[in-house]
Amino acid sequence: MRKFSVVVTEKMLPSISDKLQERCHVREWDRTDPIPRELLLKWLADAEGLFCSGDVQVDDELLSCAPKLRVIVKSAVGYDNIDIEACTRRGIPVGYTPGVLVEATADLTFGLLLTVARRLHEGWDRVRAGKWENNTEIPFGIDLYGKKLGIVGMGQIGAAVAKRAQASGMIVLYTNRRRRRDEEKIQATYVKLDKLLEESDFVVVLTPLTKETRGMFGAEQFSKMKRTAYFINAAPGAIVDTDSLVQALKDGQIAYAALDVTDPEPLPPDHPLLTLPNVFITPHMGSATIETRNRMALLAVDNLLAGLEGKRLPTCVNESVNYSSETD
Ligand SMILES: NC(=O)C1=CN([C@@H]2O[C@H](COP(=O)(O)OP(=O)(O)OC[C@H]3O[C@@H](n4cnc5c(N)ncnc54)[C@H](OP(=O)(O)O)[C@@H]3O)[C@@H](O)[C@H]2O)C=CC1
Ligand SMILES: O=CC(=O)O
Repeated sequence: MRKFSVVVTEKMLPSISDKLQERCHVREWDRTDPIPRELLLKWLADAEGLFCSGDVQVDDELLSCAPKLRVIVKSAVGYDNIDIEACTRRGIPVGYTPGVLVEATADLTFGLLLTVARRLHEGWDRVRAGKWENNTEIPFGIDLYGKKLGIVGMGQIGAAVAKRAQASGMIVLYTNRRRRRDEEKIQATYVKLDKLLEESDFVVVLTPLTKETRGMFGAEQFSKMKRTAYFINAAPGAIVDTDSLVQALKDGQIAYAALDVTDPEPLPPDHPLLTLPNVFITPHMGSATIETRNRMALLAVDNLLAGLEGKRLPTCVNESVNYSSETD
């Protein structure tokens, strides 16, 4: 059987490496820094498949350097680094990995909320510094029970976060572009963004990064939030205007922020966010569990092999070009 030629721009997990190598000649960028653009374009000259990471901009220029490309996949649910219209114009299906990362990302997102609400990280800092002899000095957090959680972007992960919050006795508000039909199931109340900002004790962002959501959280939005509010972001960093967030945290416009994503990413060591006492940051690890990352990688490979074999991708962003050469 002929082997396909593919480019992988991130270090492959052992769980997919053998499966891919069995069917493909793989050119793998296995370093932690992003693949240099020039090298990637060179590698793509004869590539039939691309397994790309979030740091690769898939645009017209890249596609025009890859005349044999038949499928692009990403092991993630967000695909804002890929120009989907340009791929669709060329008939290239783009595979992604929705669903399989929902519970892990919801755990991390709710974990961020719980960490800052109860100031777990500050407690750990004190323990490490040997400062736990005086019980009145420990950082007091706030109760979750009875508090309002506003979810901006009530999709699959949003709904899974809502469930966790409700188990802790929180009241859940949400906003989307469209009101969900299954509100009874998710037990959450739809409100407009402004009302959500004004009423919520915790605001969690879980929208995709689109033209509409880029910079959606700026000075105006933070000024509408309660001064006691906690802001939690697990969605792409560029949804938040970072300078405005820094200012809001400095001015006490909001109480605290917990972020799994930032703009830029990674944050340079001298970034102002890292100097603030009321912020807690994790390095984009929402889906980073052993089981979930393996499921994502395997689904990405299934998408890749399906595209290379001229079959329908199991999970495709641009369905209009997702067809099987055998039956469609
Ligand atoms: N931190 C991490 O490691 C991870 C982060 N994520 C991020 O989580 C996010 C959500 O993923 P997932 O739940 O699977 O995606 P879904 O597509 O299921 O949910 C996204 C939700 O956002 C809503 N939405 C879209 N545009 C807007 C808008 N302009 N205003 C308000 N709501 C909007 C959608 O509803 P409607 O269309 O009705 O507006 C939808 O309900 C993604 O951005 C993804 O990148 C995912 C995995 C890991
Ligand atoms: O940010 C992660 C993703 O899957 O999207």
